[in-house]
Amino acid sequence: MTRLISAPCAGLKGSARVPGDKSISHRSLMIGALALGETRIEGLLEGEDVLRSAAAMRALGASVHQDGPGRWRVSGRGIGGLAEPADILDMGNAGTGARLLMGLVATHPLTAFFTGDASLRKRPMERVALPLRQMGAQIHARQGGRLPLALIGAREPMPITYTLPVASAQIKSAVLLAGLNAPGATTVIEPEPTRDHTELMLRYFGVDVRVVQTPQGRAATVIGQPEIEGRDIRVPADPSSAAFPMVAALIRPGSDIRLENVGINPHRIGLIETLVEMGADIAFENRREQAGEPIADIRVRAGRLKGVTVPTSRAPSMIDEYPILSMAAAFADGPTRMEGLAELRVKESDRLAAIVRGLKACGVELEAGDDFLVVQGSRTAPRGGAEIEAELDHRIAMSFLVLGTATREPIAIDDGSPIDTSFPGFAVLMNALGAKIRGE
Ligand SMILES: O=C(O)C1=C[C@@H](OP(=O)(O)O)[C@@H](O)[C@H](O)C1
Ligand SMILES: C=C(OP(=O)(O)O)C(=O)O
Repeated sequence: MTRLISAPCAGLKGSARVPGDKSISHRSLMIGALALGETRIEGLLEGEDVLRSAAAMRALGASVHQDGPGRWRVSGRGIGGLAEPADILDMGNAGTGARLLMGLVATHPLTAFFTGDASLRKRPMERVALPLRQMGAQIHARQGGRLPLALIGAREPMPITYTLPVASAQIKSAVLLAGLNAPGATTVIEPEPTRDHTELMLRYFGVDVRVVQTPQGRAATVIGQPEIEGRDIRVPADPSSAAFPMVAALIRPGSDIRLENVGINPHRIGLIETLVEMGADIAFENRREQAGEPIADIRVRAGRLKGVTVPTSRAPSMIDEYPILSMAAAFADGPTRMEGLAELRVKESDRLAAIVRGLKACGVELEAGDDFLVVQGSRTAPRGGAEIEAELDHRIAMSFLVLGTATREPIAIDDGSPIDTSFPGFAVLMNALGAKIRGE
């Protein structure tokens, strides 16, 4: 356990590069392990979640090497060529790692066992098991579809067409990755479009991926059993990590920062859209493209924010950003209403409950229901001065540390160690910009 304390600071200044995108990092290791020949990755997130995926791909027979900081090499086995892992795959805290990997192995003729940490073992896996069974896999999980689970991959995989019951890029990706080793067309229809990194990366590796709009929603199809070859990948900085210094700069008067090389995939920037609606001064500079993904440098300057309503339809493009948006909302003029938050309850913690408990303890007024939250902002900075339980949830931990940069009294979190799952070096980077975060 590492207790961390964030104290009020002066304005944030300077430039920073946050670590690589977590979603793209998981996918580059997994898809690299299916490609023949070498995939060289630059800018890989070396957070614990992604390191679990690296270890799992090794256990499945790929060769995975670190050449230097963020520089990795994967030599793949070809689609259909994964080997049976000799031991349990422990995916740690990583929902993305666990669910995408279940998809990957579901259409390989092997048996694999999955587990995770205390947080991941509470999270629902049936949402992925259901379509994978339709493709021929057998999956036996604990009650409620929880880890640990055993997965016996299909000997004769079947392609399917599957409509997502909830907006989830992890379910979509699990099915599409399973579809890679099924003969013919596997299609996922999503009523609300979610992040499309799997589709973009598969296409970048030369897989035939077709995306069309249908009356039921966006349909993504992969044509299975292609032969794919290794590619070079440069992973952009993670917009979900950039969100933390971004909001700190907005709420701390006098701030002016630049975040470099950030991914601005339209399916990931719902937070930025919302902050701009709230009146934030955020500008994209030097827009460019890397390995099929749009990126930019982002300049952020402090200023007054006003409360807005965030519609349910925006949730998929900012699903991990509600905790940090809630902190920004505490500094806005008037209420900010967020709708369609049911999925927050099945993340690393029940994030809706954690936001409510923590903000109340910091003196912020709010109202919450099953799937909505209204944060009452105020012109005067909230009191702060609370001890927050992070509940093995990196985004809850980082959000309250950002809040503590601008409250009247410091904010402490009981355990900052989960931050390393997605944002190693968080406190060092924030402090280099001017924050005052220290460990105890
Ligand atoms: O596909 C991905 O990389 C992710 C999808 C989202 O999860 P859901 O699919 O559960 O919404 C998100 O919360 C997670 O951090 C990363
Ligand atoms: C929900 C998250 O991750 P995962 O589902 O991969 O654990 C997250 O990073 O906020």
